[in-house]
Amino acid sequence: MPLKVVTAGESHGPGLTTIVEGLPAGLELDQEAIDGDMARRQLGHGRGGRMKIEKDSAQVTAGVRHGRTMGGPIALQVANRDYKNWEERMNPWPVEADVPEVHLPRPGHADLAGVQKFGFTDVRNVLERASARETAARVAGGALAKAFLTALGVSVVSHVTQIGSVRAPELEAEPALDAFAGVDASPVRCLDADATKAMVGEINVLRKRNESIGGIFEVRAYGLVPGLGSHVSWEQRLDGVIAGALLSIQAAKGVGLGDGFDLAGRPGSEAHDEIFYSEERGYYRETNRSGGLEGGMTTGEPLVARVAMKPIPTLTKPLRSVDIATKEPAQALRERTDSCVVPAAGVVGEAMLAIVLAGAYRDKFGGDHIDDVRAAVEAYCTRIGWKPRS
Ligand SMILES: Cc1cc2nc3c(=O)[nH]c(=O)nc-3n(C[C@H](O)[C@H](O)[C@H](O)COP(=O)(O)O)c2cc1C
Ligand SMILES: C=C(O[C@@H]1CC(C(=O)O)=C[C@@H](OP(=O)(O)O)[C@H]1O)C(=O)O
Repeated sequence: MPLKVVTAGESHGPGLTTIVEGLPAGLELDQEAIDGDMARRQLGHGRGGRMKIEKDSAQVTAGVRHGRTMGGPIALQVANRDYKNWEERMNPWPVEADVPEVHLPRPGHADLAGVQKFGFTDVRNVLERASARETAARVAGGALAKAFLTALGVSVVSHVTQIGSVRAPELEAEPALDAFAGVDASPVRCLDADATKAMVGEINVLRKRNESIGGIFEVRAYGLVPGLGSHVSWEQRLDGVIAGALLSIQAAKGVGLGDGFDLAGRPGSEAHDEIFYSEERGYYRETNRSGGLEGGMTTGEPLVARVAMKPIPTLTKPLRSVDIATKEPAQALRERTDSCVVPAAGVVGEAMLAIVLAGAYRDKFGGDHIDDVRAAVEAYCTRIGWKPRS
């Protein structure tokens, strides 16, 4: 059974809930590791006032006993500290106060299509759920997927490669996992010190101009076995599943796997990864242009995905819009907002990739207890002569 992660909750409602279904029993979980990811998602230069209010923690309320999973659905709860400021506007039950409706849809947000689709007169009924506050719940679920992957020797990391017009230098041919150790110490989660400075400067300059800023993050997974996913049918192709999961992140607009869009302009001899074999290493590649995916399956090389994020839609100098009550021209809703969220989105990208990869391991190896899964992975590695890599 694949891993299922469902989230519920509105941005300014009482809180968020995540249900994770499909993890094996016996998996050790760690509150610090879960909350470590929750805190990492709140990082990054360019975030707005909301991050000063929230201090996210995901509390387990079902499916775990004495630090280990029991094989049933796991429930996690994340409180919205800001709810105390929104109790009248966001109360699940009717209130006496007259709560004004929002009528000014923001270009680039879910506002207009959402009210049209559901027949609402109040944009708030859309924006509350469309808000990327929901990514806190994804990261909570992703932390459990990461715990499962860690038990199988798989690590998922991310870093920022571009903010606005500033690009970090290309990474060396294939960086080792420990190259990412210090990335969270950078205010923009970038590996390069000079690029970091320039990125922070870019955010400051654009923010002063009432602009918002996009960029690119890269997410990587190390220690995968070859053969996750499948070439046999379209919905099992892991490249498609990964791209879909990453594109589902709010404001994500493009995904490149491996060398991605650059491959389109190269001759074939410079686009693929030649195959080698030695007794010591088994099959291996000297390049990783494919980003660890061929034919919809993992190759066992590091999995590399890049995600392009558009600039945030809410602008401090709003774009033109229409009042949906009067149909008169108006300025879009102007409210508290982030100006750049690429560093935070990288952590969400880790969660989404971890959820997909954990599901792929569940699909391929089954098992009721984590020891069953480990044994199945080991048996498979023995059959194909694969030596685990990090
Ligand atoms: C971590 C994170 C924080 C975000 N913060 C804001 C914000 O403060 N204001 C805003 O207008 N959009 C913000 N966004 C982007 C919107 O949620 C997103 O553009 C919107 O849901 C529309 O989705 P789409 O851009 O994928 O079409 C944020 C996105 C992420 C990933
Ligand atoms: C709350 C989070 O992100 C929010 C995502 C978001 C949006 O429109 O997507 C709008 C902002 O919310 P607010 O209107 O309360 O300032 C962000 O802060 C978060 O990441 O935890």
